Amino acid sequence: MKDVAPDSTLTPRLAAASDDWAGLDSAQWLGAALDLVPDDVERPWAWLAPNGGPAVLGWGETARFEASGAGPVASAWRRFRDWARGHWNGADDPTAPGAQGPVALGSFPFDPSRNGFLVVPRVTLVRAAAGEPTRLIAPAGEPEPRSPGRTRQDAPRLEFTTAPGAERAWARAIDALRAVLADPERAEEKVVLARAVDARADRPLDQTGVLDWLARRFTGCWVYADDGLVGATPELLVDVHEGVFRCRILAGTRKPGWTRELLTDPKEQHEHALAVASVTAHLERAGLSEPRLRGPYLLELPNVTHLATDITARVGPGRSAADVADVLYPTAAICGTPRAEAFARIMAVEHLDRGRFSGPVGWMGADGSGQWGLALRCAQFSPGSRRARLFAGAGILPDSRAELEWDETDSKMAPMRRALAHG
Ligand SMILES: C=C(O[C@@H]1C=C(C(=O)O)C=C[C@H]1O)C(=O)O
Repeated sequence: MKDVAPDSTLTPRLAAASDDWAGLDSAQWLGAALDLVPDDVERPWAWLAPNGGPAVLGWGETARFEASGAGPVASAWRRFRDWARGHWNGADDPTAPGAQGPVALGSFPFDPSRNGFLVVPRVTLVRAAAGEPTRLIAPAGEPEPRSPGRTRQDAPRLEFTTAPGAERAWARAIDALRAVLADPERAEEKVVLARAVDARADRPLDQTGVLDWLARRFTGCWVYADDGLVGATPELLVDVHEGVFRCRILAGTRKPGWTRELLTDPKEQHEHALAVASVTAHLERAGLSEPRLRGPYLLELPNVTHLATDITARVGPGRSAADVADVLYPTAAICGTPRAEAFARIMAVEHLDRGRFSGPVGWMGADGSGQWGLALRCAQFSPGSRRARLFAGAGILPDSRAELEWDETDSKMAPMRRALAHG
């Protein structure tokens, strides 16, 4: 039996600002909601989908469901769903399809032997879509959150460091990978290699400022914050809503200005095709039928342009977003091809603890709907938020060049470097 705090039953109500916020776009909604985060909250919970999609902001913690090993997202979700049945004061059964019940946010490590989690915040503001009301989900009697009247701090002084010898280690790892990838006796076709940059600030960074900045500039991305992992990812692993599945697969990257090559360069095309195949190969097992593919097309972000393919499909009965995420993860966009061999190769050559970087990050409803992105373009804040680790990776193929892949990872980290200055 889980030990349940007396106030852990959640009651939904309309947020006081609901009418005022209905017409706001996603970034405006988040900006307004962030104004209500109490001053002593260091680690807000957030999920913001583009184009007026679901928006969630929370703080505190009412319940936490951890899981590792096989099927971790669904394992945590089932426990959340069962918990929700007994801790929901709303009118409807929160687990019925389409119910607007409690929301849990979470993220899972790249290495499935390590624990990930879903957390039900103590206080959650949630808007299902632009134009819809904003609900406040909180223990009964929780006072309406009010703006703490935050005083903007001076910009932090930031220092960024890369581990000594990191660039040489990167080149060596890519040489080793290229030898493996070119060897016809080996199965590996693509392996994604990642690296980190560390930031140190002269005062604690404010994650709400980082979120606000990301949401305003990366309007096509999914913005998230989960226990100190904060980012804006352009890659959607799973969206399950009313029986429809959606995802966005990325692979193949250029800086703005060099993007035409993406559509013609055989290396980029092949890299992208492998990422798409790593998803389509598992659709049936994930209970998804009648897939429709759109792509590859150019997805232009302020810092980089990607080759992108969107897939929609019909979701089989009884399949939650968590079930689908577990089957589709890890895709070749962040791991490689074939999956198991690429994962083992990453463990052998990367020499980096990815933590939750490149893992699934998102939210679940107790009814099984939810959205999961890949935790890219992010920083992991240290306890106290004076330090943050930035991560980025790149797909390596036999003809990859170490210096170009290094530059690519620099470009992928550039937004987070700027975002931290607003923390
Ligand atoms: C691994 C990252 O990005 C992934 C790798 C890409 C590539 O190699 O071209 C492109 C988009 C993402 O799927 C990252 O942002 O860190």
